[in-house]
Amino acid sequence: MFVTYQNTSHFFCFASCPRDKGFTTLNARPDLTAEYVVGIDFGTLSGRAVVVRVSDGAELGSATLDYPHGVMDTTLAATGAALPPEWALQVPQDYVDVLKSAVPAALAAACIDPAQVIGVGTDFTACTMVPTLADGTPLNELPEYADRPHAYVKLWRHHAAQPHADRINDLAFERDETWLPRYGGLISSEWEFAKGLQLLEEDPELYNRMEHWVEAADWIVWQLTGRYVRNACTAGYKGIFQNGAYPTEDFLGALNPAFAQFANDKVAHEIGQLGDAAGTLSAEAALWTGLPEGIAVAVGNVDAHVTAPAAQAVEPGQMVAIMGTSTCQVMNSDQLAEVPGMCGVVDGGIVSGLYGYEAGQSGVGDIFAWFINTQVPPRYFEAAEHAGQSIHQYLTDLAARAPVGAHGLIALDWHSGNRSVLVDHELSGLVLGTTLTTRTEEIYRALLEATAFGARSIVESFNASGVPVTEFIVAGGLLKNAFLMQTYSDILRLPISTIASEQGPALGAAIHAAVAANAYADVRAAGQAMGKLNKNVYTPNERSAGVYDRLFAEYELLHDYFGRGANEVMHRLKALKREAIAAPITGKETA
Ligand SMILES: Nc1ncnc2c1ncn2[C@@H]1O[C@H](COP(=O)(O)OP(=O)(O)O)[C@@H](O)[C@H]1O
Ligand SMILES: O=C(CO)[C@H](O)[C@H](O)COP(=O)(O)O
Repeated sequence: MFVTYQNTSHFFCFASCPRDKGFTTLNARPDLTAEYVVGIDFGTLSGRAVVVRVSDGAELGSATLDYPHGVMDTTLAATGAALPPEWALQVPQDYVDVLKSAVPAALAAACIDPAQVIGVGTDFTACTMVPTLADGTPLNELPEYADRPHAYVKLWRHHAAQPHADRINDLAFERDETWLPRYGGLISSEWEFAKGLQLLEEDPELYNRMEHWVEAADWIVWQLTGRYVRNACTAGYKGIFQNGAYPTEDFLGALNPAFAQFANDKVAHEIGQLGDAAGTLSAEAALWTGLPEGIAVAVGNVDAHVTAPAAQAVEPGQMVAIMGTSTCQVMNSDQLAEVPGMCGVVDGGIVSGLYGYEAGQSGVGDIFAWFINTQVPPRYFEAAEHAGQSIHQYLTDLAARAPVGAHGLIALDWHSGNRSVLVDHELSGLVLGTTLTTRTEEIYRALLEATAFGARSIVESFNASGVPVTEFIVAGGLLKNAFLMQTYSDILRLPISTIASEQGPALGAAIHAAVAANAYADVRAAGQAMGKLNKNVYTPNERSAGVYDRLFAEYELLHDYFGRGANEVMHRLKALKREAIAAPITGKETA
């Protein structure tokens, strides 16, 4: 279990601090009267805990745990059995391990007395779904189900339910379901209902044994408090809860008679509002975390939406892009509109009183990781190590040396499918223009640029739908790549502001903890006091932007050609892949 610490405080550390961990102490006495909150961000690859001062959002210490089982997208760890294409699973115990390791480590790094902590907030990737018994026990923890893939957590980027999403969308369009426009006209295979329908039809025994279909964002709060409370954010964006209702029994039964009661029996449950307390920290969770039993625990939230107040970006037109493994764009508006291909709009989905919009790109950092892990020759890793740089930064610096367009390449950022604006996870990646002299760093740059073109497609969809984007704010792990940020500014033709925190989502979770502990009246007020933003850090370079406009025009042609039905080759290739894997032809067959 690998935990990394970060002591960001300048406080004199008491004996409780692990000096043997190499923490330096500075002669600044801690504020013994200060109140603190803990924010815990459960990302795709790791969980991060941050200790935050309630009065001003100062981050005193943080710690990260990489999930021991990571993302299971090729084999099931418990058995070694191969998983079908487009699957992505996780092990829920990994999330509890974050509570047991990263939280105590963050408290130690912060050098505070845990008794000064008044609340804890969490955020999670979504839609990451946990099938549980009535008491919240995940089905994969039952010995009889440990070898069943459907017993495990389906991570947000589990895309094997696309056929189920297609059926939901076709029927909803045919029946003119009123909720469909709230999701840009298409429900994603990543969301609760497509995944639930897949579970029913591929493993009905598990489906029937399951009592609750729980967002991981709510499951972790359940572990902390002993109470199951659904959060209003995922209920709206991922659980098709609109105007106080889920899709009807009649609609669900038309998909599959056995699915008619899915919303009533497996999904519906008490819904808590963002910033409210879901409960208080249980005795067991207090032992795990080192936090005081009985402190407020905020209703769960999503890693993207929770970040808007942390960036002081909750006003209409401020689009916050949480850029990590994937990118989520979230933005408030006082207008309710249908934005084609958005992920959803929820009244109060980000902060109360405004319509919260979400869009997204399922693959961003994931695409760069795929390239690093499979396409980069060893000599680049050796050179990066020699230069004392990460491979990402080394490749970025190499790529940045060339003028815009010099690589002669264009790429489609669909290696993890397309969440917005096409909502189709049967699409796949593309790099066009390679020659025998194309270099590794040139392809890497084309992939960086492609994700920015994807973001521009989303911004232009909002602008064309009467929900204008006036400011673009970046949070998440990718903001550390300055060249990527400048590329986004040039391609979007917008200034890029950045959240002044390396742990934006965790800071957002901490803000919600402060509200849940009644330190602030609401999330807006807490965000104003505790959030942090660096305004207009990057501004468009006109010369680069002009060349990028020409590349974006090519991107749009490819986007529509491969994404809107002119050529279904990507769908055919995935179908062929599934057939080949299902009935492998080894070439040793007898005539
Ligand atoms: N300097 C970098 N440039 C580009 N991509 C990076 C860089 N550093 C990390 N990444 C990518 O960012 C992703 C991790 O993002 P992060 O926000 O830290 O995690 P999470 O998505 O779990 O919240 C990984 O996919 C990794 O490939
Ligand atoms: O869809 C989401 C939010 O609505 C997911 O949480 C997000 O796409 C995954 O998060 P990350 O890229 O930070 O791991």
